[in-house]
Amino acid sequence: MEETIEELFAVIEDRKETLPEDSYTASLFTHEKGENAVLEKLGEETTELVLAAKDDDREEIAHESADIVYHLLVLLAMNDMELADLEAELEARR
Ligand SMILES: N=c1c2ncn([C@@H]3O[C@H](COP(=O)(O)OP(=O)(O)OP(=O)(O)O)[C@@H](O)[C@H]3O)c2ncn1[C@@H]1O[C@H](COP(=O)(O)O)[C@@H](O)[C@H]1O
Repeated sequence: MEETIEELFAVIEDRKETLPEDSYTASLFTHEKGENAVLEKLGEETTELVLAAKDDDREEIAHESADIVYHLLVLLAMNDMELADLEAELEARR
C-alpha cells in the first residue's frame, strides 16, 4: 500500500513538472479554476463515498476511496507538500 501511494505521488509530481497534454493530472494543475477544481472533486467524491457507505456497497466504497486518495495527493502536490508532511502529522498522533 505504502509503495503504491509513493509511486502514485511520484507520477503526480512528474505530471506537475512535465504537464503532458493527454494527462488528466496535468489538466488539474492547469485548470482555469485552479485549486478549486480539485476541491470540487474532493467534495463530490466525499458525498459519493458517504452514499456508498450508507448502501453498504463495498466495491463502490473502495472506488470512491481511491478517487479521494488520488485527488488528495494532487492537492498536496499542488501546495508544494510532500508525503512526509502527511506522514509526520499521522506519526505525531500515535
Ligand atoms: N489514480 C488516478 C485517478 N483516480 C481518478 N482519476 C480521474 O479522476 C476523474 C474523476 O472524475 P469523476 O468523478 O468525474 O470520474 P468518473 O469516473 O466519471 O465518476 P465516478 O463515477 O468514478 O465518481 C476521472 O477522470 C478519473 O480518470 C484518476 N486519474 C489518474 N490517476 C492516476 O494518475 C496516473 C496518471 O494519470 P494521467 O495524469 O491521466 O496520465 C494514472 O496512471 C493513475 O495511476
